[in-house]
Amino acid sequence: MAASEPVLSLRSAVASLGPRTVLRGIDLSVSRGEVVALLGANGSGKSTAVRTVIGQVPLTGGSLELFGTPFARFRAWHRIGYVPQRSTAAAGVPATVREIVSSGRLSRTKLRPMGRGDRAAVARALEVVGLAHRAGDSVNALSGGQHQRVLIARALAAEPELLIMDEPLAGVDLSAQDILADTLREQVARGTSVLLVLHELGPLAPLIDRAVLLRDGLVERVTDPERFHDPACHPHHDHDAEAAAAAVRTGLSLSDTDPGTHV
Ligand SMILES: Nc1ncnc2c1ncn2[C@@H]1O[C@H](COP(=O)(O)OP(=O)(O)OP(=O)(O)O)[C@@H](O)[C@H]1O
Repeated sequence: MAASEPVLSLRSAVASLGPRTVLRGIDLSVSRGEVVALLGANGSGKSTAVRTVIGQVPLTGGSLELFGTPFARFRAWHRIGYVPQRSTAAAGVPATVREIVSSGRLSRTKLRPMGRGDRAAVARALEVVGLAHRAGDSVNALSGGQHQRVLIARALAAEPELLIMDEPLAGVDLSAQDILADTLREQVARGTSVLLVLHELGPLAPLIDRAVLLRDGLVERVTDPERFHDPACHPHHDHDAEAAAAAVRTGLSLSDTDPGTHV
């Protein structure tokens, strides 16, 4: 693919969950090295949008290309790391932190045993999320926020070129948020592209190149940066508007500043 080609391109994407049409024709793209935040109220379709990208929710209309390849022909899943919305998927599973993080290498090792490079990538990922000292512990012994950090480490262990994270900061305390912001900054400096579903921009604000706002399954054009103060964008917490304002101050470009290219 050409350097300028998006790593992710959803065009006129339509998707349903049960009887409900959740995405009603959205365009969303991420260029190489770009960090894009997907914002919007509860139920606006953010998680569904990222789940279409990783194939968990099928498109019923429109198209999806990953690294310039139509979704139906895309096989290079090792190029994509995904952190699901905070889940307890591994809870109850008798696995250690290291085992869960190592599973992030599966897309690279296939069925081969892990080599030195794989083990180093796992160790690095554990280190950056600050859980190296818990590597041998059962994931069931972790708090919710620590669990979230394990899922982030699992995605990082694959050394992906596109990192997709659905509310990665949910339940993660402020000092760990700062660690994750540093981690992400490092990944971006290495050329990793990032798509983040966020409610709070928080310490990630300076990293974000562009924000896309969803409302009722459609991308909303934002003509006024003050729009990010609208509680409808950030329904969870009072300080969301403040965080969004910080993002605008730190150079966040809105989705309609570059029409036709990115959004
Ligand atoms: N399994 C399902 N069956 C039917 N409808 C669903 C299902 N899961 C989600 N929905 C609906 O789809 C819509 C979009 O949900 P989605 O999780 O994508 O929103 P979101 O923007 O990520 O919300 P949140 O901020 O609360 O995480 C919501 O109205 C939700 O109720």
